[in-house]
Amino acid sequence: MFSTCITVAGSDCSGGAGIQADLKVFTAHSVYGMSAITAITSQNTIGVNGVHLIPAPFVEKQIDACMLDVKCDVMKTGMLFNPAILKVAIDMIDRYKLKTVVVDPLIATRKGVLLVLPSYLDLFIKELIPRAAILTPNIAEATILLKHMTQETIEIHHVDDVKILGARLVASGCKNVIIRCDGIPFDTDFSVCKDSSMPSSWYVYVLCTSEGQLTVPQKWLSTKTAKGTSCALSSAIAANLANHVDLPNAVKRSVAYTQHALESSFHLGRGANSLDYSSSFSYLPFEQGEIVSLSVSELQKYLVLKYHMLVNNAQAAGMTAFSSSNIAAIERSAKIIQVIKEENEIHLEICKQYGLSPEQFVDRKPAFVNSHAGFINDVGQREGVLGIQVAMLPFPIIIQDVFTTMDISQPGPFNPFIAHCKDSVTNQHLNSLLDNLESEASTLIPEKVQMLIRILEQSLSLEKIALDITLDNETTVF
Ligand SMILES: Nc1ncnc2c1ncn2[C@@H]1O[C@H](COP(=O)(O)OP(=O)(O)OP(=O)(O)O)[C@@H](O)[C@H]1O
Ligand SMILES: Cc1ncc(CO)c(N)n1
Repeated sequence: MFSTCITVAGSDCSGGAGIQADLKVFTAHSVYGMSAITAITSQNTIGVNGVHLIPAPFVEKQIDACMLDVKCDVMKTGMLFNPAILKVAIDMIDRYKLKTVVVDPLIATRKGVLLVLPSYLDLFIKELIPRAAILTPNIAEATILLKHMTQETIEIHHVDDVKILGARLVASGCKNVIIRCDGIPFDTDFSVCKDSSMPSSWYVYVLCTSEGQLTVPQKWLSTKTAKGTSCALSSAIAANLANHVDLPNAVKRSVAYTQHALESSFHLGRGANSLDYSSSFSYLPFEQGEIVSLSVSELQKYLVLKYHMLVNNAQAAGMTAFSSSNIAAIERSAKIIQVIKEENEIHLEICKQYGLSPEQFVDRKPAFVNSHAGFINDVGQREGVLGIQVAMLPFPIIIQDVFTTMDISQPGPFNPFIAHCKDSVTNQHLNSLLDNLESEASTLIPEKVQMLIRILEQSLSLEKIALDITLDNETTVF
């Protein structure tokens, strides 16, 4: 059930960067974190004052120990220090057939001072880059890499120059790159800011893939200089990919996480700020403010998906009844099944109004429905009927929040659907779920509440996927 990541990086005893930061980021994303330490450093918020390298064979031994025991979804690499350790990381990717590797280059400082030997850079470019799903350089590192690969230098005057730099890296063999424009504030027209004290300037990330470039601007936080933002970004991308988020969304969420961690960073030591790595606990697993408009055929597709999701919920509730040891618990499952049955009758009625007869879809499940069934059954087995109720919450909440305020006095193709959403049975459905949760809430221990929140988050993400499938022209349900 749990996603897993391994970080191959250096240790920062003061907890601000390196292995310690990576593990905090994994945990903040509910990902089980493992590590292979490449070097022990002595550092704090002021600076680094000692490095003790781990011999390459012992780095290999750590990775072997993890991989031979626990499955690993994603590897993230940080400071690899020398060619011998870099070679181990490359060999391990091949030995364990790791498909998703996130590489934070850590080859140069922000000012462009090279931190590694030229032979390291050669091996890095020839062997690690082709194995990386995504590279997360700052602008100095991206510039050095391009220069080493193609002899080209691109001066940065505008964000379009960063896009060209990224596109050239992709054309030279990087699958995907996200460039962090450290130390370069951009103006509102995305030219480089002449005056960095301007209050409205932007900190910019540019994602470059074979399909194009995406600028992700963030508010410039001039007063916040913190250590570990590169570790935060790359580990968050690794964790999101481990959690099956697609690459563009993994990047957008990780940028939001890093920005939030920096905004709420605090002054623990005497030097740089310390990031608030726990900041993911208070951000939503999707972007806010998205507006979705459906056509009638898309609504039909959505109704079919929702029908099967309702059936899945009822089946999962039946499974919890089967594994309950007392009549009261079985009765709770039965009540949920009854609520779903009533909801389903109305749902089929709506389907009919949109020209869908049950014969067309009850025996034909879109592939997504099986993933949803796996999720809801797993929730039922682990967290019982309470877990299922939490997983069922997003849909009626969306319905109540979005549709109940809509005006249906004028004729329109969506009126039957909106009327259904405004229907008292739908509201009863939500209220009975909320009442049940409310009555059990006081008996729950904090760990259980945490688990239920995670289920709610996963269920919200699945609702979003159902909507994405609905809007995707390539997938059909019939
Ligand atoms: N929104 C932002 N506004 C202004 N500065 C930012 C913003 N986001 C990140 N930064 C700054 O960019 C710098 C990142 O620099 P750099 O690439 O050297 O990484 P780092 O934070 O030192 O990470 P690490 O210590 O993990 O290498 C940090 O000082 C950070 O405060
Ligand atoms: C061990 C380690 N890795 C990465 C960085 C970059 O922040 C650091 N300071 N220390």
